[in-house]
Amino acid sequence: MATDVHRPVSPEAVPASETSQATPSTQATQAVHVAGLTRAFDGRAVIDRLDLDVRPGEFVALLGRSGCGKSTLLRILAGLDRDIEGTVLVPRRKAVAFQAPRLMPWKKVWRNVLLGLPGKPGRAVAEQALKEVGLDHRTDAWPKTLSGGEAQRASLARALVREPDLLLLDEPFGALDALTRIKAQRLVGELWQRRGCAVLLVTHDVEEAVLLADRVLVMDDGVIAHEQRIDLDRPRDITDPRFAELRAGLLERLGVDTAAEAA
Ligand SMILES: Nc1ncnc2c1ncn2[C@@H]1O[C@H](COP(=O)(O)OP(=O)(O)OP(=O)(O)O)[C@@H](O)[C@H]1O
Repeated sequence: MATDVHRPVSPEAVPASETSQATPSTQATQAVHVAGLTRAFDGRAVIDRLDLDVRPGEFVALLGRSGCGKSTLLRILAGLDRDIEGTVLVPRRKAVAFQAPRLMPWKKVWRNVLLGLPGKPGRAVAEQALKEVGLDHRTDAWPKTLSGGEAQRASLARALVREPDLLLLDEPFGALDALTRIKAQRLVGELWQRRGCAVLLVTHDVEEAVLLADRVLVMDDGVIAHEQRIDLDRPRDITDPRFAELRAGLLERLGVDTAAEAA
């Protein structure tokens, strides 16, 4: 797996020894390796010496109160923000899907799927990815004619066509209605199992995190403040008491009063 090292924009911000501390063995065993990552806005460290490792093929969900820095971390891993201090090692093949599908309205669905891909791949490549997300019947559609769920699936196809070793998802289901959301969650779970890539999913939905992830992380005060392994068989049963227990534990970590919720 080819690896990108995201170095600070100003190399002097971090001693060279810190940016090169990841050994070849770290690169081989982790899909993501983050050490001592700091990102400040206007002198305020939103991410503050954060450490994070994700194994190849692991599904990790990231929770945390609004504004705690989840999207900032994801953007850094995607290589969209390099104004950082610390070490970030990610696979070269990575893809990101956001809450808003971000399709170009003047390009048909299949052209959107191929957008930005090197080497001028043909329509068949897009069609294959669209088939995988159940959207091949909309290959020639214009984005404005897609439903919210369809647009999100087109966005997922655009991510898949890059054959990522790391898939970064920033609240991809946040804007969907409840039923479409359940279908989209199921689809992502299936795609992950089929593709075997590592996934980092930013979400506000604790149930979604427990449903999909191998490991759930809670971000607070600029670091990963809590980690919960989800050792439930798949497909997961939300009526399983252990599911409810894990969900309640995470809600508590997030400061939600589950007793009040039940009342
Ligand atoms: N470009 C920027 N300039 C200044 N401040 C920023 C910038 N981007 C993010 N921030 C600030 O950094 C903090 C973290 O933002 P971020 O979007 O990462 O939070 P989040 O955990 O993803 O929030 P939410 O769950 O509400 O999406 C916020 O206080 C935000 O205002």
